[in-house]
Amino acid sequence: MSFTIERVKTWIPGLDELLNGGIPKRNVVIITGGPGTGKTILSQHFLYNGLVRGEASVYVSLEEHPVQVRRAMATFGWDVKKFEEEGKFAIVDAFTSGIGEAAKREKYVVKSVDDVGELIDVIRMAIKETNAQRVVIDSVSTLYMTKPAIARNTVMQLKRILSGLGTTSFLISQVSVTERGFGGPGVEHAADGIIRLDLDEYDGQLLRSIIVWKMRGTAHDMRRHPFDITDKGIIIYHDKVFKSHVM
Ligand SMILES: Nc1ncnc2c1ncn2[C@@H]1O[C@H](COP(=O)(O)OP(=O)(O)OP(=O)(O)O)[C@@H](O)[C@H]1O
Repeated sequence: MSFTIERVKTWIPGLDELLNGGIPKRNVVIITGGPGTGKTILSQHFLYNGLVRGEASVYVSLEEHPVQVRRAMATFGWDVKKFEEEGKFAIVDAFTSGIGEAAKREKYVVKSVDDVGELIDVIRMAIKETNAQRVVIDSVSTLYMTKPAIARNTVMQLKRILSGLGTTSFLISQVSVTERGFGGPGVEHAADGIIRLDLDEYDGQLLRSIIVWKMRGTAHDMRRHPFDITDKGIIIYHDKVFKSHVM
């Protein structure tokens, strides 16, 4: 019996080329890297590329106000308001705890992020109501920053719901500038994939690079590649190899 795997294209220039055509459907992928490496922009680009091709999506915001998220996406020409109005895109507000005027207008609000059960219930509702195929959680680190012991369990609970409902998801994991890991052993092993973004200072200039560290269910490129952030989002130079990374 031949078994072809269903892939979800990111449509991010250069990324599907590194993934043998796309991310295996239902994979939970950690997007990791230090501050300012482009994790949020890459993840929002992934969602928007789905939206314009008819795939609904959910963005779970733990670090930014939903108003800021819409505004930041619009600077790349990614106007999500139209998709929200059509019920194809939802922002889960896990930032404001439901406090403030703007927060009252949000449909999906998580009051306490310390309660993973509540978070999961709201995410489940948002996925079901939008029929989301793609989900981003920005960031999962916020959920266990002060409680590393619960990291693996938190990620496993999220994985069950995200994969169980058929979505392909990006979980953003923050690491410090010098950290070699991807967010702790619990998280790294629980995830189906790890994509690492880096910024290195070289000859007085910061350079961006990306490497696919792990992707269950597919062969993938094993080299580090340079990438840029432009006013249209991420561009990965998949035909160039980045050699200056300092480990
Ligand atoms: N329009 C733009 N054109 C080029 N580069 C940009 C643009 N907007 C933002 N950037 C770059 O992207 C960086 C922010 O990227 P992003 O928010 O995705 O990082 P992050 O990895 O999520 O960071 P953090 O973990 O600190 O939240 C900025 O520091 C800047 O260098």
